[in-house]
Amino acid sequence: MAGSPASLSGQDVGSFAYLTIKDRIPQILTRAIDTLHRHKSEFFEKHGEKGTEAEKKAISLLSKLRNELQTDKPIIPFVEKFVDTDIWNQYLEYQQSLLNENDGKPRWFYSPWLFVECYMYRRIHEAIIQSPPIDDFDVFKESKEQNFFESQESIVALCTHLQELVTAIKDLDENQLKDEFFRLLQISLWGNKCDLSLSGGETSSQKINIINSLEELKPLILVNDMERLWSLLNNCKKTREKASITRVDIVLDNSGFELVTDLVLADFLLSSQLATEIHFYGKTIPWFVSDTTIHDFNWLIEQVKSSNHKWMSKCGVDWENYIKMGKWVYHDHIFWTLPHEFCVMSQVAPDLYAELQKAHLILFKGDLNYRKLTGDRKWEFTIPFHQALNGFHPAPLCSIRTLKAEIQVGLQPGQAEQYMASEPNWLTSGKYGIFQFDGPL
Ligand SMILES: O=P(O)(O)OC[C@H]1O[C@](O)(CO)[C@@H](O)[C@@H]1O
Ligand SMILES: [Mn+2]
Repeated sequence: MAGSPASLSGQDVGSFAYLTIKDRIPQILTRAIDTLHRHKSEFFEKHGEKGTEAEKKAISLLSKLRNELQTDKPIIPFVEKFVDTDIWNQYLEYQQSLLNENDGKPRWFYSPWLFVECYMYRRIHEAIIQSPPIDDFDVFKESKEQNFFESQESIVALCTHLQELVTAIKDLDENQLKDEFFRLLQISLWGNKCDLSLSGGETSSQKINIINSLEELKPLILVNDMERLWSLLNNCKKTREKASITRVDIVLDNSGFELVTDLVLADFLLSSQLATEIHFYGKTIPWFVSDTTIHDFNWLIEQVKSSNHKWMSKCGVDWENYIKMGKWVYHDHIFWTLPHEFCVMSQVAPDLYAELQKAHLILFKGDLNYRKLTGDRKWEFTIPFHQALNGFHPAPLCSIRTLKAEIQVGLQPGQAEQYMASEPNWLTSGKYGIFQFDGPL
């Protein structure tokens, strides 16, 4: 992109991108291989010899992939026909075209980090779809489910809080409603700590009741545009005609505990009438270990519904009803599992861009969405968010993300320096968070 800084990449030895490609990604691949191994007898029981053969094939394809990565081999095109194969292969050619003649082919440590990391997850998917009859196996499903089960106590606390709140919501004045909105926004923010790709697929669940920790965590919010979200939605509520709608779109990130926090927020938005319709976007293939697919979305709601805790199951029943009534709508789109930065969405996926334009507000959850919003580039810390979005303005939007990559824009002068001096890992540890808004004032 002309005028934009260079992409983060594994070329910068010692950077988080470099360490991710060198250590974290091979670790994720090894875990995927182990998972396939562990399901060997299940594949056999289901499909007989064909299942065993398929498991061997998928493992050998993943081992080959790990070897290509560890020896920094060229990035090779996709061979298996799938809905997005042509777009991916065109993108590979585009990456090739960015290189000088002597540079050869795009390679793991040499090319943009965002591109190679997305490519890795798409190659895992290719290995699986090349191995029928186990071609619908999600190698990350187990860890997503484990994250949900290990967070049970927090989930119960959150569902109970929501149900108590919903019962009393009519009696709340505007300030109380705003306080609750802020509380649930922060819960959704800290829910983003629980992704499984940062931890290399190891369990990263929510064990403590997060509601009690919010005050303590507040100083860790580096950009806090919550007031702007409130003004926008409260204004919509006050000025909306009787039959008209206020639509909030949530671009989901991780399944498990984080998804529960997002659904609780979405429920509150409807119950408080700050919104009348919520649209969710998930991934079409298993992605960055813990990202939400339609299967995870439905599975989690079903789990919540069938809980024997009264308030938890009430949440599940309500959520299923919202879906039935069309107040909650789930969308799939291949764009979310392409390597493109969001500033090219209007060209690459005009239908998706047009869909997002219908929203009054779009919430982008998580770190990867932030990287794609900002192009995963080496922006100065103080550059305005609007500028880093590079023309991506489908509707007012807000990134809700804990920092897990060496990129952050829109900080005050001196703010980054303050953290840099005392905490070398402040950008990548997931300790800090942001609510970063872009839209008309
Ligand atoms: O689930 P999230 O918040 O998008 O995080 C994804 C993680 O994966 C990474 O790409 C690292 O592999 C980081 O950007 C981030 O830590
Ligand atoms: Mn994620």
